[in-house]
Amino acid sequence: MRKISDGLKHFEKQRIPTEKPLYPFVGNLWNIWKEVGRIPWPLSFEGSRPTWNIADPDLIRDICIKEFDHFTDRRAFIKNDDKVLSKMMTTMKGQEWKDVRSAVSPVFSSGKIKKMSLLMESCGETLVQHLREAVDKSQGVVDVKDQYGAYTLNVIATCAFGTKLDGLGKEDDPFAKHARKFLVENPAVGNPLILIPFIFPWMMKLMPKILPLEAIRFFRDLILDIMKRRKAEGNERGDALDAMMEQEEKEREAGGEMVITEEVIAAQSLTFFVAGFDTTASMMNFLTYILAIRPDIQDRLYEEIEKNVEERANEDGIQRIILMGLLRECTKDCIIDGIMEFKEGDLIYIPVYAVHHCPDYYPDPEVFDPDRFVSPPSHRPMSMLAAREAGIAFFRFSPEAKSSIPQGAYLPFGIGPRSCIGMRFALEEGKLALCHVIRSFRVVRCEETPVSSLPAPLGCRNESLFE
Ligand code: HEM
Repeated sequence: MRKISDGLKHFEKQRIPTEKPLYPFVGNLWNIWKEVGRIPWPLSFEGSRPTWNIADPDLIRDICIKEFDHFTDRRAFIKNDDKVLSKMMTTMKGQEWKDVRSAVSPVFSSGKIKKMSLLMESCGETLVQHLREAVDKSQGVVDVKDQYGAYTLNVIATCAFGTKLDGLGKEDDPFAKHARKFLVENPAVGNPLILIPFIFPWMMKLMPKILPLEAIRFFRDLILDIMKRRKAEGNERGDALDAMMEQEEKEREAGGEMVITEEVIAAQSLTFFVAGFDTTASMMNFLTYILAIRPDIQDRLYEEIEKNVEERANEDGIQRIILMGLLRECTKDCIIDGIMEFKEGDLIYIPVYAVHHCPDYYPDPEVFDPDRFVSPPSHRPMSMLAAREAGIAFFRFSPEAKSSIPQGAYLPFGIGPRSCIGMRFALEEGKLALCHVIRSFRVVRCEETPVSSLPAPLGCRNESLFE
């Protein structure tokens, strides 16, 4: 890894504008933590590690796709030898990550998602029922984020842990209680102290001590127990756990070294929990907020859903963690564009919020304009499944938008081989719930509806990369 002084000399020589380390040991970490939407200088220091802040879509594509072999990893937050925690996909590195990722990918194939969609369906119905109760109790003023949190928790319990949350919303339900400990009351979440190991890397060893180990053990034991029961009883539910157990079985039959072991399966269920709970709930929360402040768009969405729902289909039935940016770690020295010299150990930070607010790709970036992405609505009658596709359309590029928004400037789920493995799952989960909610309720702004408080990005281009 390069030293600060070598890094500074090198970047000065290349005339790359560099935010000099502001404080000894800390580098520019505090500013990065404080100013979420800010595009830092092209080069800054996380503790003593050089960090490239890349906002140019072509460079983002080079790093995440073209030169992926040189940037396969994310940086570690904790050093952990625990059999389960060390196998979580989000933090795994190198070949071990590649093996697990490719073994787990079939879990999210469209066939498997379709099966899981049926399980999500009943969670959607529970969501509507809970919303109705909450609306009745509070004369219509409801914090939907809590309701969506309960919904995504229910979906993960159902699809990743193979268990139904009957006591959803009850304080003493063991699954919900441990989930709260792990996801919400976790001292590692939203705490600036998490930055300390970046300054003193040896402290990473101490980080597991602040994790809610009791909750982690609860989930690991739960998943191991459910797997044992399913193996004994031969039960199948069509969920992600079944799909992972199917992979395990295939590997066992093929002989050779096993990638998908019981521990790896338990670790991925935990990963889906962490990666899929707040992200999906926040997406739904944000969309509901937009629909409340833009009744015209809500009307359009409602009409589109209603128009396309066929009777036949009806019979079938139908925080805290903000992903501020993408992270990569340079794993092999390389030179990009003939001039940018990345060294093993350099960190890469891609400020997604700022890129998504760049007027070059998103004119009037603060305006919510689904037509940036959406194809003109089709007038063909559709089945309920296809109606959900109408929901998908909200996340799809129209042919015109595709050509004007570069690949590296659209990053809600990241890009390249390390992008979000649960994207299709999350979209299905979100669309399904929103279809239910929009068909059952009219969402309106109330006094309690907050006004957006995220800072406008101060700049969003790396055009000043070279003076
Ligand atoms: C709206 C909801 C979601 C959003 C916005 C989201 C976004 C992201 C982003 C930005 C990344 C990093 C990608 C990169 O570094 O290029 C990521 C990674 C990941 N996500 Fe999601 N995610 C969502 C839901 C989910 C769900 C539901 C699951 C699982 C069921 C999931 C599982 C994962 C995993 C396992 C990774 C790590 C992939 C790897 O390292 O190979 N995500 N997600």
